[in-house]
Amino acid sequence: MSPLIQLTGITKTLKGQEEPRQILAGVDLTVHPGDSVAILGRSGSGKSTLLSLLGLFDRADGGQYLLNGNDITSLPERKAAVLRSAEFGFVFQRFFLLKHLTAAQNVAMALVNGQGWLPARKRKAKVMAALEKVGIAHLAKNKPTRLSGGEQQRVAIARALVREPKVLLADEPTGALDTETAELVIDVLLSATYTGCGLILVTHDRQHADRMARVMRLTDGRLSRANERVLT
Ligand SMILES: Nc1ncnc2c1ncn2[C@@H]1O[C@H](COP(=O)(O)OP(=O)(O)OP(=O)(O)O)[C@@H](O)[C@H]1O
Repeated sequence: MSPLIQLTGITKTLKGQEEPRQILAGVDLTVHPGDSVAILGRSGSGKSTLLSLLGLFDRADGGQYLLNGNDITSLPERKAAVLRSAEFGFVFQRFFLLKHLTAAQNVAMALVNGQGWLPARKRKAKVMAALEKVGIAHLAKNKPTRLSGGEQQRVAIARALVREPKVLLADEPTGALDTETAELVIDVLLSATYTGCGLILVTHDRQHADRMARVMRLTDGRLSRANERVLT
């Protein structure tokens, strides 16, 4: 069976106002269905750049990107957009919920955008199943202002999961949460892997990273296995 994701020798140079800078200098990464991978790295090391290449928001300059064995390295934007909404779920540090909509309506938005209009009953069932998955079905009718930070992030995760993505990309999803709530959010993200979703988590938190099946570190534009944590 082909891996879900296979990156080989991915390079990326960003041209800012200063000299062009090579951010990724030959990244290799393989992710299988149900896999969970943490990506650590100092600030500015290129973690978000890598995540945006994985999510097809941007393209590599070199190397190869296979998704389910298909070469998508240089996919044109229109096809990339289709793939992005069909195969990927995204979770960010900020929740990006629409304030005037309820939790359920926020989750339903992902279905409307991605798949056109599903029949109302089917849509509702999918939304409620996603909210149940993240443990907040009882808050379906609440608007974000009546939800805690952790609950809002769980709505955002339900929104990412409702289209049943094959890959979940999470960029510092616990960055705005207290320790206990953050643990809960990590639980919810990991539970998506039990049904075969691949999870890639960018984090600064070593404890959260250690809960993933694999911990990688991005250094000098390359990914390598992170050293074992030194317990003090
Ligand atoms: N559009 C851009 N043009 C030029 N340089 C950029 C651009 N976007 C990001 N950079 C630079 O590329 C480097 C990598 O940025 P990136 O956001 O991927 O790092 P990061 O590891 O996610 O950092 P952090 O942990 O602080 O979020 C940084 O030095 C950043 O300033």
